[in-house]
Order: sequence, then structure tokens, then C-alpha cells
Amino acid sequence: MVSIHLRDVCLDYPLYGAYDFSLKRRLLGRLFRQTGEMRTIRAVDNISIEATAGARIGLAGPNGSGKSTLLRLIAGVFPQTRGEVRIAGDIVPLLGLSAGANLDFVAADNISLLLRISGRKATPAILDEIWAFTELEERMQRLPLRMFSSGMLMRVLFATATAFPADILLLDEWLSVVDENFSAKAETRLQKMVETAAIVIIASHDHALLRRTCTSIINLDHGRIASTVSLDAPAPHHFELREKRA
Ligand SMILES: Nc1ncnc2c1ncn2[C@@H]1O[C@H](COP(=O)(O)OP(=O)(O)OP(=O)(O)O)[C@@H](O)[C@H]1O
Repeated sequence: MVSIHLRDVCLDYPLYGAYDFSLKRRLLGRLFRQTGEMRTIRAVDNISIEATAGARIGLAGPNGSGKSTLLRLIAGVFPQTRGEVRIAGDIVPLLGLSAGANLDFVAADNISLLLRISGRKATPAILDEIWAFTELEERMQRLPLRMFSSGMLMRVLFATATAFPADILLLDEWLSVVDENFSAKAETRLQKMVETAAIVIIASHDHALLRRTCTSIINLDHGRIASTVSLDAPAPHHFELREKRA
């Protein structure tokens, strides 16, 4: 059964100050017996969340309140510093879309690699299907991603990330780079994924979007849960995901 269980979870980022952690500084510190204590910043502070199939959770809160970090923790990008994390189900994280891509590799190899990282087999049929979705010229498959415009790159990465349905869908980054034609197509695919995923978690500053889409909204503040608001379950046709552009 698809579920998310977080109990008293904390995540500390190490703070690598260029000065504090230079080799010279560390060697001198050791010589003069300074404590080599690592400075950290607590981005997720004692968070507990239980979610089962049907949950649509919105993460709200000011800049730096921990929304993205919490999504990355659930996606397994960062391990928790302490607490318990149990996730059951296939996760599709639409976070930083370019995470995991290697710009020096050609597009086709990147797609295969990203599929393999997410535990999927990159068969020729799947690769063809993904490329068809991008609507890019055939020959571009053999070009390194470094040569792609940001919109083209977004097409490739979005088409790859959304090629398979998700049990758990994590959304943090919106499609602001792509042109209008692709944006509409991408939004349709995203809406379908939101409707079919068992659990969806969306981080956003757009409260209207969260109210339209979610069954509960968790307000974060300094990495902690400040409040949780339960909402009526939204009707499927109310999944309108377009986010207000700044
Ligand atoms: N890679 C990192 N290394 C160190 N600290 C980080 C890193 N990423 C985020 N932080 C810190 O962790 C805290 C939470 O950041 P996070 O990006 O999760 O917030 P957010 O709520 O998603 O913010 P925003 O609304 O601006 O996207 C902030 O204090 C931020 O400075």
C-alpha cells in the first residue's frame, strides 16, 4: 500500500564556509587543537507526517521555511539527520528538473541514465515515446545536453521524469521555461499524473492553487510545522495546476 510515514524527522545541512573548511584552516585547527565541529543549519525540524492513498498535501510557508528540503528528504535525495522515514510506493519527484542530468552526455544517454536511476528499463520503444513527447528533431538525441536551450532541456527532462505514472508525486518546480504549446501539453500530462497518483505533495507560494488542489495544507515556519489545515477533498476536475507567474 502506498504511504508516507515521517516521525520526528530533522535534516541539518552542513555549512561549508570557504574559510572555515579550507585545508589550511583545518590543519592549523588540528595543530592548535581547535575542535573540528561541523556547523550546520536545521532546515527540517522535528516533522511528523502520515499520508496514505488519496492524500493531496500542500506545503506552504515563507522563503527558507523548508518546503523544498522536505520534498527532497521524502524523495530520498537527502537523508534525514534523525527521525524515522518510511515510504512505500514509486516516487516521481518533479523537483529541480535537471537533478541527475549530465550536460556533457548526449540527450539519449541522459534519458537512459535517468530512467535507470529511477529503476526503469530504457527500452527503444520507451525512448522513442519520450522523444516523441519532446517534439524535438530526431538528430538532437545525439547532441550533448549542453547544446540545448533551457526550454529544450526542460522538454527532455520533463518528458523523461513523467514517462511513467507515479504512486507518489512530488512537485516543486513549475514549467516556466517552456513555450506555450509545450506548456499546455505538459500541464495536461501533469494533471493526469496528479489525478492518478495515490499521494501528491505540492510545495507552492500560491495559496489559491493549494486550496484548489489539496486535501490538507501544512504551513511550515523555520523548518517546523506551524499549522495544518484540512480541506474538503477537491473534485478531480478541479485539478488546475497552472501557477501564477511572477
Ligand atoms: N544546499 C543547502 N545547503 C545549506 N543550506 C541550505 C541548502 N538548501 C537550503 N538550505 C537552507 O535550508 C533552509 C530551508 O530551505 P528550503 O529551500 O527548503 O526552503 P523553501 O521553503 O523551499 O524556500 P523557498 O520558498 O524560497 O523555495 C533555508 O534556511 C536555506 O537557507
